[in-house]
Amino acid sequence: MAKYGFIGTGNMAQAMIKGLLARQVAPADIAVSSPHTAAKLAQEWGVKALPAQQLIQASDVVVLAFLPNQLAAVVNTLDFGDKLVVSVLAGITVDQLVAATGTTQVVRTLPNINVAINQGITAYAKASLTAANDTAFQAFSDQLGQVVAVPEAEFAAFSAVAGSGPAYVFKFIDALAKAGVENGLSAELATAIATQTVAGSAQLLAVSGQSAQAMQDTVASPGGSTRAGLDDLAQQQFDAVVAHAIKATVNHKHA
Ligand SMILES: NC(=O)C1=CN([C@@H]2O[C@H](COP(=O)(O)OP(=O)(O)OC[C@H]3O[C@@H](n4cnc5c(N)ncnc54)[C@H](O)[C@@H]3O)[C@@H](O)[C@H]2O)C=CC1
Ligand SMILES: O=C(O)[C@@H]1CCC=N1
Repeated sequence: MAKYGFIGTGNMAQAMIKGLLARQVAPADIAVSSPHTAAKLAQEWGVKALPAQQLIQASDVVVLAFLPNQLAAVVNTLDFGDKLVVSVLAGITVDQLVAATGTTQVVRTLPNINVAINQGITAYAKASLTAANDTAFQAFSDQLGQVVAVPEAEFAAFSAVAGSGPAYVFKFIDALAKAGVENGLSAELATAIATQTVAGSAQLLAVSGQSAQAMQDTVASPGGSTRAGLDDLAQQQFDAVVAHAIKATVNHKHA
């Protein structure tokens, strides 16, 4: 069984660790390193808390999961040897990773929070990996959901749609639920039905073989209430509002 090490133990690292544990990776095969939460995670999840250099020695795959602007400060004194280094740092290129870590055995990835339930979608771009590290990366990333090779020039757009996307979906669910409450539903019921409606709709769309646009017409009965709502969304420039937010996300400079 491969051994995984996480440097940085925030939301993304914890989501990835949950995904690995759900795929029956043993807690003892996962090591974590961070200034504040590593010991707590070790206590609660049974993973091992180690200083970063010891973590590298103990791991086959080392995941960099701290904030992008911490890269130089965190890896400065570390020797990665020929270990596979997987970065989730948004906006940090393969060249920057190679320069900072001193190894070519790096993969730039951009996962999303849904890796926690093995339903993520992760983009990757890599330097030239050894065959063993290539296999190790595939085995690691396949456990977390779908994995797609993406040109580095497209990472910012991928990050906005897939990486930030769950936040925007949660925002939509929240707005849908609040609107339900305004129209007489209890908060609990409104949240439950908004959540299940989005989950079911995404699953139905994925298996339907139809476009998201065409699927709208399967809901909107001729002359019915859904058409009235869709027309109102169009009048309120819903697509333009979403496009504007995605542009703000893409244009954000990380480090
Ligand atoms: N949260 C998300 O959905 C996604 C996050 N990412 C990337 O994941 C990375 C982490 O982001 P989040 O988990 O959201 O942030 P976070 O704020 O939850 O976690 C950041 C973590 O950095 C760690 N850290 C701080 N100083 C450190 C040090 N000196 N040594 C080691 N670790 C240190 C801490 O464990 C802290 O919890 C970022 O680079 C971000 O771009 C990428 C895709 C999606
Ligand atoms: O908010 C961020 O910067 C990261 C990148 C994509 C999702 N979270």
